[in-house]
Amino acid sequence: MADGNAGTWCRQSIRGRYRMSHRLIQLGLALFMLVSMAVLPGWLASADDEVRWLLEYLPWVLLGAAGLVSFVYGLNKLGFMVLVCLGAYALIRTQLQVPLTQGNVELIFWALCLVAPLLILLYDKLPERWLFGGYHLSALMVALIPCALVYGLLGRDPQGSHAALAGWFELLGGYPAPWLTLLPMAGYFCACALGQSRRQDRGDSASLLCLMALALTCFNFDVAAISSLMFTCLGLALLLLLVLHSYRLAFYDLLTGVRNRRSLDARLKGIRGRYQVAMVDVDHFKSFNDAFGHDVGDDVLRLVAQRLSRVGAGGRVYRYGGEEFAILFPSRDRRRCLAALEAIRQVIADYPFQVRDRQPGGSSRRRHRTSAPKIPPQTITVSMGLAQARFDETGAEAVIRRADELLYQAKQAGRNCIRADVAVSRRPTRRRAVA
Ligand SMILES: Nc1nc2c(ncn2[C@@H]2O[C@H](COP(=O)(O)OP(=O)(O)OP(=O)(O)O)[C@@H](O)[C@H]2O)c(=O)[nH]1
Repeated sequence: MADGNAGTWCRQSIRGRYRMSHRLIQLGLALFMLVSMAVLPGWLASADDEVRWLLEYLPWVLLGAAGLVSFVYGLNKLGFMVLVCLGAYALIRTQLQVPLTQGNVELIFWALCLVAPLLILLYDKLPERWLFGGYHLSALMVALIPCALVYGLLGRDPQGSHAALAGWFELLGGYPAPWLTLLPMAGYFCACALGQSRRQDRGDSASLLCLMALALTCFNFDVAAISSLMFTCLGLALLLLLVLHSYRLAFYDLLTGVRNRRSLDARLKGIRGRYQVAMVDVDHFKSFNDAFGHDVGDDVLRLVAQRLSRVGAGGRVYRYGGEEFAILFPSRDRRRCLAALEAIRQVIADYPFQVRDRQPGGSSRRRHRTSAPKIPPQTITVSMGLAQARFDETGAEAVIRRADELLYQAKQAGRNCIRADVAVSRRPTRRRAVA
């Protein structure tokens, strides 16, 4: 691990994990849409009228729900993208259900192919502050202005515009293979993918899925009910992303990236057997916060969480609260758990933590690299208490309480050490603390 900046490294590592899992999910959903595109039209051709009718209305329900949940969760980027998709679907259902050669229908189709993906890209790229607070109106204008321009262009002289552009359409591929749109679409995909790889995923990076649904619809516009199919798939995919996002919010600690206390409580509810729980606390964390600021304190927590998650013996780490972590070992092998804890305690203590450029008190003003005295690497240590579930105990609360008491003993003993209760025999025994 590079010693240059532990905080940055840790954040990158946690972000990397999030991004990885989110990308895999997106890839899975993209595959789902491709497979649906290949399989469902054939199935729909022989389906009942009721099924077709249902499919026609499903995008409204699914995308409507996805949009609503996005705005409620404050995922405004995603919310606006869903609005664009709903607008595109409305346009298809109300204006494009006749042969494209009629009137200005073909022009509307081309406008859809070119403008809707562009809007998705714009919402993906817009700064967050535009989409939050009092900027909603500005964000809406982003969508309304190009739509009004297209509407004005088409409304002025539809026949004339169509006649003028018809030759171009033929030249450029024409309906139903508007390869002219292939280039911008590929550009939008690249721009969105690039943006996603740079920024931290917060569950709002669904632009590629929206683009994909639009692209598959536009390029297969002659396939029956293609828009209903693709927008239904998109609605399902977005709802699934939102469910996963809620899961992460509910069961993961956003600062450190490890599971949170709710997740531990849920895990402990059904647990049986001789599992073990270790409580871990960062030593003198308050003085660290006071000396270098809260942001550096956060970096310490990330570093500790990241190191603890590498614990052996099948241990799983949870942030219990503040600077305290819990590790749950499903194993009954006391010696193995102790060895794993000891190894991780040593790793943390040996790591030279380089403080970021921060002023005491949390100010983020940059130091002048040449004049400011360099802060020497800091040593972070943790104390631990390990308790094993007993046969005479019914709930996990007692095990956690005992692990906490042992942690307190470790603090009393000078910190940077582990205290564990004695290995449990079948008969209830009196607890003794050992080093
Ligand atoms: N930076 C940061 N600080 C936190 C967070 N949660 C709790 N804290 C701080 O953690 C500190 C906990 O300090 P104490 O409980 O006094 O313990 P300590 O200083 O670690 O001392 P010992 O446990 O006795 O070694 C408090 O100052 C809290 O403000 C957090 O998420 N980020």
